[in-house]
Amino acid sequence: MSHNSIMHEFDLIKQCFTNWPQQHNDVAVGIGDDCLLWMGTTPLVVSADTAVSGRHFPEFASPEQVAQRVFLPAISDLAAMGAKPAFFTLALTLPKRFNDDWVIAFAKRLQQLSVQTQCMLAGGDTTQGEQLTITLSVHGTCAHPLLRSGANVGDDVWVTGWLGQAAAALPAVLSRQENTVPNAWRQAYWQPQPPLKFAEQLVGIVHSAMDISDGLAGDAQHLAKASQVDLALNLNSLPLDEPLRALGEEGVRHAVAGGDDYQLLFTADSSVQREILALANTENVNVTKIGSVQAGSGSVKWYDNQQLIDLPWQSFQHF
Ligand SMILES: Nc1ncnc2c1ncn2[C@@H]1O[C@H](COP(=O)(O)OP(=O)(O)OP(=O)(O)O)[C@@H](O)[C@H]1O
Ligand SMILES: Cc1ncc(C[n+]2csc(CCOP(=O)(O)O)c2C)c(N)n1
Ligand SMILES: [Mg+2]
Repeated sequence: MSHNSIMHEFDLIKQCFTNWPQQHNDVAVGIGDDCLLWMGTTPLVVSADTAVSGRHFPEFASPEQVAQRVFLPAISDLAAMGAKPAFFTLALTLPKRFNDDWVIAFAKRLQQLSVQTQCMLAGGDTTQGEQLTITLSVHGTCAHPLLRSGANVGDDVWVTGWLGQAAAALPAVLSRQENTVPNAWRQAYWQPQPPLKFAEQLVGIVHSAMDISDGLAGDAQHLAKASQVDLALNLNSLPLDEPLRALGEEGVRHAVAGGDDYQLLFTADSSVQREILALANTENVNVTKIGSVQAGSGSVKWYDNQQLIDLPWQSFQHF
């Protein structure tokens, strides 16, 4: 059948989404029955993540770019728990104008990501609808998942990566002037790199973790609330790359409130600092200590070095 015509739904699913190379021993039945069948014995962590065209990626994104902007943020939630990716499901709502070629290209890139992260496509759903909408449910295994609620008073607060790059790229991406911003920013937007392997090895070493998706300010608040502690964070300690630092206050705003980082925020006793630095070094992950955990009831206190300040920015919110 020509790739320009829309194949029969089941033919398309068969061609694009079956027989992928990445499998999982504990998925006894994958695509093809009414449900997938998981026969594992280790605890599973599960997260559902929806991406909507125009909201999570631009309408003009290529199928490959859409695959990246959908899969990598979703998998970031597994890193947040210190889990090892196991399998995912894919719910696709496709507008009429998306032809077979689009789906084939999307599936090809998704398959590469599935292999890279060892996360099996084990089921899904394909429908037609007005707006391109993609929902992934990602599942990972972890004997002792990292929780938001585990922070202890006295812990150091850490983040991975370089904050604010994707947010800083967004205006240029949306105005189709990507070449005006550093390559690292474009990459951060189109291909976020959640530190999966590093996160898996934090289990048993750190006390709490989450990923930063809406922006550090808001996400740190979630962790503080869940742990019933305060976080004292220093604006001047945040990991900003050189071009972002050069933007001054705007750069800091991207790093604090921009979102789309898909990096980790975690807390750990100061006695494990060397272990964390060694792990980060082995896994080639940038880590930065940005503050400390204090007794409190769930707020984030921002400091400009010693000086307590009011943060003028809010993290990303859909509503
Ligand atoms: N519609 C919903 N029904 C049930 N639970 C929900 C719903 N939306 C969100 N939640 C739950 O609320 C909590 C926070 O959700 P949220 O989507 O903000 O997670 P997140 O990891 O902070 O962000 P991200 O969407 O970027 O992964 C999660 O435990 C999630 O399961
Ligand atoms: C085209 C486009 N791309 C990106 C953004 C920024 N953005 C969208 S959702 C989100 C937070 C995480 O989402 P969720 O909480 O739904 O997982 C952020 C920072 C935008 N406004 N427009
Ligand atoms: Mg998350």
